[in-house]
Amino acid sequence: MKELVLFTVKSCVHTENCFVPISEIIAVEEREFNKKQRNIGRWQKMAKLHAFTVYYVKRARNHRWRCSDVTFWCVDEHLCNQWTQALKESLEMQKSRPKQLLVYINPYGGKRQGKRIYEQKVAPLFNLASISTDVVITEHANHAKDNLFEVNIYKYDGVVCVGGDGMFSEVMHGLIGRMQKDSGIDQNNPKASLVQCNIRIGIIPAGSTDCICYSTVGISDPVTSALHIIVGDCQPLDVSSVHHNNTFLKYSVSLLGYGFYGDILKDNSEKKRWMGPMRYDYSGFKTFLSHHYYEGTIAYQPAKRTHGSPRDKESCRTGCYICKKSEKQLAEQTKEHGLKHEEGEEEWKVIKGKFLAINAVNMSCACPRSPKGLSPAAHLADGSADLILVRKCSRFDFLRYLVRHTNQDDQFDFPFVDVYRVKCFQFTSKLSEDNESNVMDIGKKRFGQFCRDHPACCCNIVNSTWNCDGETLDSSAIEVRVHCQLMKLFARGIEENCKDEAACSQSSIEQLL
Ligand SMILES: CCCCCCCCCCCCC/C=C/[C@@H](O)[C@H](COP(=O)(O)O)NC(=O)CCCCC
Ligand SMILES: Nc1ncnc2c1ncn2[C@@H]1O[C@H](COP(=O)(O)OP(=O)(O)O)[C@@H](O)[C@H]1O
Ligand SMILES: [Ca+2]
Repeated sequence: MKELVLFTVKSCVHTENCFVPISEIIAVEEREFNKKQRNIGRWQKMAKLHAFTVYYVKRARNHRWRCSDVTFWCVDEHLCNQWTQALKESLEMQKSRPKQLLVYINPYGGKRQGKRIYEQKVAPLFNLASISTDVVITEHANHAKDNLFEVNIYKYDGVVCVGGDGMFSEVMHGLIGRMQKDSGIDQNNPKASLVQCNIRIGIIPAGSTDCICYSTVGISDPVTSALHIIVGDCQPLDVSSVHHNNTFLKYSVSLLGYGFYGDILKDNSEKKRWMGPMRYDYSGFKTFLSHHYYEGTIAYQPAKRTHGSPRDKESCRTGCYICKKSEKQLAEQTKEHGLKHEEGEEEWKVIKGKFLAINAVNMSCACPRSPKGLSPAAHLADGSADLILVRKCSRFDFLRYLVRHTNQDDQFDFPFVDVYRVKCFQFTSKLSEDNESNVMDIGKKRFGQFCRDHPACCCNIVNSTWNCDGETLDSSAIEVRVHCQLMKLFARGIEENCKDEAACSQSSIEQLL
């Protein structure tokens, strides 16, 4: 226990060596204890002391947050009560903090640790912060999504999912779907302006990739995520809608990948789930060796209104000004047009080719496997996606491209890689183009798995599959549109790195004074 001199500066409590903004206090608890003092070899009971403990967020290395505490004591009961009261009132005034949460736990995600992680690491923190919870342990896929259409979601300040990107995707589909249903919006209309979902989602990472958590917080760590939920952080997020022939397929927030990442997922049947997160490495290696490429056509509209480019050296960070500008534009647009869809005048660009991978990402897709992600400069909330086209190249070149996801070299600096910042795109595979124009006969479609003209060329006549945040799509021909800031997370984006604790405290002091 630390003995501390206490005084307030604006809205912060000053301890011996750091400032704690009220917004980062987790809880304040009264304490009572008798202080004993050693006196000539004997323990002597002294006056009754009054104390209170402040639990607060402490920043550790690599964007980790931890719950730390400091206890203040004094002999004056009245003074002590005054302090506790004042701090509790200040916490009450933090209106963005959740009081009631709906929690879904996938017990089978990742290493099957979801339930344990929640009970041991998260629930005690929610209790400490006086957050009440309704907890649902899912019993089957789509349990959470279906449940969100039935429960009274409006009584909750947020929904928490304990699991991976697939589990997050389920909860997101439930919430966005519910909002559209309640507002009478038809999700099958690819041009519909969707209603924003203001009920925030919190992600407690317990999955295999946990890219959404990592890209929005900077680390996949359950305690850090729980603390971001407790302090009531809010991070808007772009969401892409995916349609085929005026039929809604799915929403995507992280990776929408055809070719390499689609094939990894296709190989990754539920039968391999026993391997846990390793199943992706195994399938990744197999898919890399198979080196299939796919022919198709991409048409896209560049994102002209967003500032920034996928080749920027700066990444999206807490308080990102590019995302803030998009937020302002979105507000102005909504004021002018209401929910009416504003048809863009930008021209469509068309690219035909043979691709090893087509990746569309709404965020960097940073994850422990690739700490800078698939598109390091992508923005969480700018209303655009980065479309990455990896054309046919040698296995060695593709390996060089993949390796650059793990080091500081630029993965877009290859003649066979192109990247565009887009607001919508369409993809049609050569196979479906041929089918539509009746060029291909039925027998070839069913049995001609590989290119008959060039058996050794790895050209794959069958389609790949789209990997949509870890789920497969039923169609290869898709129409994708980015919806700027359609939903919100309990996060704040990745904070600028604090080299050490002293520097973190110093920057807090500078901000507050
Ligand atoms: C020679 C070493 C090369 C290593 C290259 C690694 C590049 C990794 C980039 C990963 C991007 C991940 C994008 C996120 C995808 C997730 O939505 C999806 C589902 O996650 P979850 O529900 O948690 O299982 N994960 C994947 O599709 C796995 C991709 C893994 C590829 C190795
Ligand atoms: N109780 C359950 N049993 C089986 N599948 C489930 C259950 N709960 C959720 N799921 C599904 O499991 C899929 C993967 O979950 P996720 O938590 O993302 O783990 P991982 O990251 O290991 O893939 C999700 O698409 C989700 O729909
Ligand atoms: Ca974006």
